[in-house]
Amino acid sequence: MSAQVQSKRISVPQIRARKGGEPIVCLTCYHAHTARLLDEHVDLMLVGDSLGMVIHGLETTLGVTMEMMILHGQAVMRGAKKALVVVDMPFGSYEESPQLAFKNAARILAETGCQAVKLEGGVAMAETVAYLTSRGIPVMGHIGLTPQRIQIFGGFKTQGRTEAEWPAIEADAKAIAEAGAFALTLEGMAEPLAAKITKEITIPTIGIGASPLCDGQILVMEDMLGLNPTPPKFVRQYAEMGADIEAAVKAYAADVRARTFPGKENVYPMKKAG
Ligand SMILES: Nc1nc(=O)c2c([nH]1)NC[C@@H]1CN(c3ccc(C(=O)N[C@@H](CCC(=O)O)C(=O)O)cc3)CN21
Ligand SMILES: CC(C)C(=O)C(=O)O
Ligand SMILES: [Mg+2]
Repeated sequence: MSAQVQSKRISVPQIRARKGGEPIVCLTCYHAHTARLLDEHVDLMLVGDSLGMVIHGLETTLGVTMEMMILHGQAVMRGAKKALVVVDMPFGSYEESPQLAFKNAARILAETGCQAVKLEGGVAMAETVAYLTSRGIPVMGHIGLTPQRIQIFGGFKTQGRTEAEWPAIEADAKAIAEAGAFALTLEGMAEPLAAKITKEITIPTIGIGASPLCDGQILVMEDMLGLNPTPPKFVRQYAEMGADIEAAVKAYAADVRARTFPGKENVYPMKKAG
């Protein structure tokens, strides 16, 4: 039985094998109910550390903890039966040493049941990616605009828009691919650089603000649903859920004030006596 359940879920090697093929569809996901809605339509769900900003109201991702990632990872795993689930390693949980990274990544896999972790960084993180993958933990890389380094960049700044920046970013991509990552997120980078990296490495690239020339795409779900009042330029909004929620709440408030809610259909009648 459990073998059957497992075989229904998209695997790490299946994603890896999609290099140059049908585009890999990814979205972030932080909750069980949205995981159920996304499951039939996406290949990969990322429990991103962006959840700190998107649902906990933090200004950056730096305050996100292991406990937050595990709690949301568990929620998503309860709703996702088919998609591959990747959980972001939070700031401070992996940079210090490959050993610390292994301890925390193993905890994420063991406590959530997700299939892989994602961590930010290039050449400097290659040794850690090799350490994890050679010990049974699949890793997705993430280079370009890496939000956990916002204090180094001085803001969420697009990368690789001058050719002088290219060699370092290409070296990052190659180092992470050669270290054994199964896919690589390219965030916030100029199109020709994303295209060049996608051609140069043998693992799929997943773009966010990195052009249609990547092997797959990812967006923050709340952004594409219209729940972010100030979305980055790379977002396309597929719904206006912010406006929908406000309209619904406004209608509810009016009904409560007019005593037209609850209605007859929402009220428990007395049981018949006898
Ligand atoms: N809701 C949300 N969506 C995201 O995509 C996201 C997060 N949060 N949090 C973590 C990171 C931060 N990200 C961001 C946030 C803002 C910009 C942004 O405003 N970019 C400017 C261009 C900046 C520049 O290059 O100077 C833009 O206008 O798009 C980009 C990426 C991407 N990630
Ligand atoms: C934007 C994606 C790639 C991410 O890392 C996140 O949501 O945390
Ligand atoms: Mg992230």
